Amino acid sequence: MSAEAAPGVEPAEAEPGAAAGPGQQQAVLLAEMVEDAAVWCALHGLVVGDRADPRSGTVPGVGLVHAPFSLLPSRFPTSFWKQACELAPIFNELVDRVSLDGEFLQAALSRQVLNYILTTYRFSNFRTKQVDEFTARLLEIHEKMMAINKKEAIRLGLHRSDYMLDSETNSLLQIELNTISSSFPGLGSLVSELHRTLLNQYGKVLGLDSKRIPRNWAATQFAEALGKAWAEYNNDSAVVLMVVQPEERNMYDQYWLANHLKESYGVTTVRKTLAQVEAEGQVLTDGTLVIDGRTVAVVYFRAGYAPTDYPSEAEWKARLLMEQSSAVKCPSISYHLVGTKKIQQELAKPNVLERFLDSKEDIAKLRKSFAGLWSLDNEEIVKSAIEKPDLFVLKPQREGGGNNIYGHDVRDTLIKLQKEQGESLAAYILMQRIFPNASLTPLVRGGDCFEDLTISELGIYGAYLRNKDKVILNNQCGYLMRTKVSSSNEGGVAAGFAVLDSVLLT
Ligand SMILES: Nc1ncnc2c1ncn2[C@@H]1O[C@H](COP(=O)(O)OP(=O)(O)O)[C@@H](O)[C@H]1O
Ligand SMILES: N[C@H](CCC(=O)N[C@@H](CS)C(=O)NCCC(=O)O)C(=O)O
Ligand SMILES: [Mg+2]
Repeated sequence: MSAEAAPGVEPAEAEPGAAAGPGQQQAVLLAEMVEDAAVWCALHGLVVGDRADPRSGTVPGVGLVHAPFSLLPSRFPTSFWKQACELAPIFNELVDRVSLDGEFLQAALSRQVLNYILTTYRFSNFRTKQVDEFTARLLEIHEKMMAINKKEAIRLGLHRSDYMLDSETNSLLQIELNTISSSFPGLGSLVSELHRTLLNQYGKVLGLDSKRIPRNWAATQFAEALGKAWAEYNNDSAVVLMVVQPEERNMYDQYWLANHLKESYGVTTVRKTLAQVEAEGQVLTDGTLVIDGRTVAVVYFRAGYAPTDYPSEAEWKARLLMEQSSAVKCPSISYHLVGTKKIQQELAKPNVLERFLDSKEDIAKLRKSFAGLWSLDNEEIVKSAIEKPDLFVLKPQREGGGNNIYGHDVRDTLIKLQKEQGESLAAYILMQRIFPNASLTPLVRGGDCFEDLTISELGIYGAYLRNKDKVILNNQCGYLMRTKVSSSNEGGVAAGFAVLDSVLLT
């Protein structure tokens, strides 16, 4: 499929009377598909706020544009698809087990806090202080909960485990496990439907079978988990509190969950920023979280995962207030910490998974998906990363995209960190760089289609709900395929490099 004639540019006029050449036929077909797809997005809510409109992140229904998407699904081998889906319930269980080991979390992450203290007083290097301070603040809340022996009887995890197919080793390798604000369950599900619709209409001429696109129930299954957690709280007048950022152009992905909650479970969702929770929320003596006079059964975080979410002490007070309450947190502070990259790296160490899981078979399946992960204490690895920086990714303890270090910057940063006598080394992890195969993909952004070399990242959603000893839900729930131009290290849909995609099983 060539993209010579992007929509809006009519294909060159054929000679009068001459049959349209194959190139023109393809261009006409492409323009038709792009138009049908863009209309489908508008009619089905596959939309995001348009950064061109200043109100698109605050006023619902204003300044919409179709979410960026690939015109056709990306091919993915069925064997690796099955492997990724099979891992979801095992990772769900692992998160819950690790979250209960407060000492493990404190020990693994406190190196970081210790370094923050050492670095701050010894080198007053504010950047290091900031890098460490965020994780240190989360750890402080976790420590306070341990001190009062806070137990979360009802535990809800809505995770997404991201993978890439490594062409060097022909294996499916985990990029990261997101345990907070796993975005795009709403829009990701819709892209699968968009592609099925397109292939139902154009599949014959393209030779592609729509039935090869797995059904994607991420939105309905995440809503089901939220609805069941609300039911476990057992207060019919209670609401779900969705903690959101003051400006949110991905609000429709979030509203899809609120919409399913209302339509399928009759549950009301209230959207508040951390600052609003601090100003309007309160915890009663019996632990009930109340906001706007409504009891909160479940707090669902779609903010609070990055330092920029905490511009003042008010936001930290809000986080602590909610953690202290009896509301179900998704995620709890413990679940949040389990999803940090430092813990990802710790869990990859020999014999660590054995502390948390019983089944040797499950442990082997998880381990098979681990890329190389090291702390910067490993001098041998640091040395090889300095020699061959392109084979590594250097990661700070950050979520939300745009924070990783690649290529020569890996070398420069490691040398700089070494010069600082290794104090802030604990704030980073080193990871084996994964090299997926690139393919030519038609991408549609702002109504225009352009073809580019891309690589893809498959996210598998998992939902876990437990009340004391009873596991109520432990499912793989749908998926997110993100496809980005292969020249972009980071990707990220919100960041504007990746588009939403789906999977065509081969
Ligand atoms: N080991 C890796 N090899 C290749 N690309 C990677 C690797 N780790 C991360 N990336 C790229 O960087 C992006 C962000 O990294 P990630 O660990 O997911 O951080 P974040 O929590 O910010 O999303 C990923 O979506 C992927 O495109
Ligand atoms: N705007 C917030 C975004 C929340 C967010 O960034 N979540 C991280 C995991 S922490 C994530 O899932 N990143 C993949 C999406 C991408 O590629 O852009 C929201 O939608 O609630
Ligand atoms: Mg990520």
